[in-house]
Amino acid sequence: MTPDQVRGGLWAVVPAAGRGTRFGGDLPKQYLPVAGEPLLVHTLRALLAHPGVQGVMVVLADGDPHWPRWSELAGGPVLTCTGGAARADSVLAGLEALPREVRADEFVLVHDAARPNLRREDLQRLLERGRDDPVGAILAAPVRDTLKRAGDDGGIDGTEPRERLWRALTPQLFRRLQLSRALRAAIDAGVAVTDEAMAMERQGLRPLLVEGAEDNLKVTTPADLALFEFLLQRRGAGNREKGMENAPSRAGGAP
Ligand SMILES: Nc1ccn([C@@H]2O[C@H](COP(=O)(O)OP(=O)(O)OP(=O)(O)O)[C@@H](O)[C@H]2O)c(=O)n1
Ligand SMILES: C[C@](O)(CO)[C@H](O)COP(=O)(O)O
Repeated sequence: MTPDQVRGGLWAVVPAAGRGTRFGGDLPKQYLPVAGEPLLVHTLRALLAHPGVQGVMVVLADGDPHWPRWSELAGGPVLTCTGGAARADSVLAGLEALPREVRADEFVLVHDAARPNLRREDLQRLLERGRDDPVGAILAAPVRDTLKRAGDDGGIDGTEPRERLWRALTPQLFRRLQLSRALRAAIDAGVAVTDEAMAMERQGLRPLLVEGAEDNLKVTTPADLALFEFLLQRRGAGNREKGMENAPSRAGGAP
């Protein structure tokens, strides 16, 4: 078994049912083209390029007309289901739609469709360390900037202590049934959880933080999309320098 192979493939749930309102425009941001292919395809390839990922459940918006055109490009086994009004609803729908053979106690990855620049070594590190944790784990990056709290007038109300503050990224890795129950509990309590770890924390659990690359960015605004385009071009140039001109221009490769 090569170092990169993790025993037993895991399934990933990819929430891709958002509208991209902060990005603007008519096309949901997960379908915006970068190097000729939608953001979502780059994200799926980054996941499926790792031998430890067995398949992906893509959670689509109800009536999504865009997916059928791209479904063959993902690079591995992909199923789809319909999401809900909030990200947590979509993730829960994806967990519940996974194939029956995915056992209740099996680990499942959850990764934003809007995070196309996942590095293979980060996913490997999450799988290795997260699967040894009794609760699960998330990729995250330590806060390195000074954090200010803004007043209504745009002035600074104060500085937040940044010691031990981390930015949650994705993928996040949890056991299928435990995460489903935690998400259901948060939804039923009317609590808007913004990531899977928050739902688990509400259950009194402490998921492990696994440091990931700062460039595992979430495409939220046009500036983020421009940054991903730059990163992709830089990776392509790097591959050409290494004489890997024919290497698949897959996201998720080494930088
Ligand atoms: N009801 C929702 C809302 C979001 N998402 C997904 O969750 C990920 C992270 O959400 P975000 O970046 O906020 O995407 P949007 O909700 O589309 O963005 P916005 O908040 O600007 O509308 C995205 O891949 C998005 O498609 C989802 O599957 N279902
Ligand atoms: C899950 C997440 O990417 C972790 O940082 C983030 O919470 C998603 O937030 P969004 O507002 O749904 O993009």
